[in-house]
Amino acid sequence: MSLDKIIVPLDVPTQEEAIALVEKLPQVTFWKVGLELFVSCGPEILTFLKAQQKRIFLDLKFHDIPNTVAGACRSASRYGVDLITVHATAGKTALKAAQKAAEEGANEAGYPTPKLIAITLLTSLNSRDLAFDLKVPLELPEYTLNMALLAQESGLAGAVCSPLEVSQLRQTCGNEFLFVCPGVRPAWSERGDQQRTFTPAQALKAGADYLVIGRPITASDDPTTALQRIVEEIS
Ligand SMILES: O=c1ccn([C@@H]2O[C@H](COP(=O)(O)O)[C@@H](O)[C@H]2O)c(=O)[nH]1
Repeated sequence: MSLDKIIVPLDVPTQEEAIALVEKLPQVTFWKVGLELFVSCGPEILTFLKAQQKRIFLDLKFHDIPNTVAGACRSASRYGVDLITVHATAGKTALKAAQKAAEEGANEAGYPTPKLIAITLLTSLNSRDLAFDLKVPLELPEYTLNMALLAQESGLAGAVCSPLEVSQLRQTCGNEFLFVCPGVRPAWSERGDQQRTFTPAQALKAGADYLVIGRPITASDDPTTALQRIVEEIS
């Protein structure tokens, strides 16, 4: 049960390393394919994961004009993936077009429509980055709430947010809206480039549907034990 809440990113440079990781952690049912792996080996990795009956989070964070985002979502939906990311800042027209195209692509290929989830604000950014570098004149919680609401109003299934904000976003967006949280760090692991973090137990308590946990597991000398330790902490 707890294991079903964990999505592990395949943030490795080659297909061989990705397959080795999937084989090393057979208990993981939900894998994330991101930019590094997809740029390196393309959709073949999705075919491999489907053949292993794994669920797939395709995290390519589409961000472009509506026609281009829609085309990418249509193509991605033909692979039978379960989750797809789009940046909320692509705007309402792009998000609506993406949702429609995902439904069409999945339908053409005979798959259920994947859940489109919008990036609210990358978990590697903090309040200072938002105010001084991105020059956004809003407090961070208000900004992420606006982005989640934009996704919801555009017909998307959910959003990606930091576990620090999920409780507040959940209160406004309701229980049907899906919240996927990266920026999850067990107390014993390095934070790395993640700025807005909670432990796995805190993130679930705050209302996350899924936790994306990468390096604490995949960069560990013993990924099996690291995963087991996380599962025990949240069980
Ligand atoms: O805001 C975001 C959106 C996506 N990610 C992705 O999640 C994983 C996190 O990996 P860790 O090793 O646990 O830091 C990674 O693939 C990111 O691309 C995110 O971190 N934040």
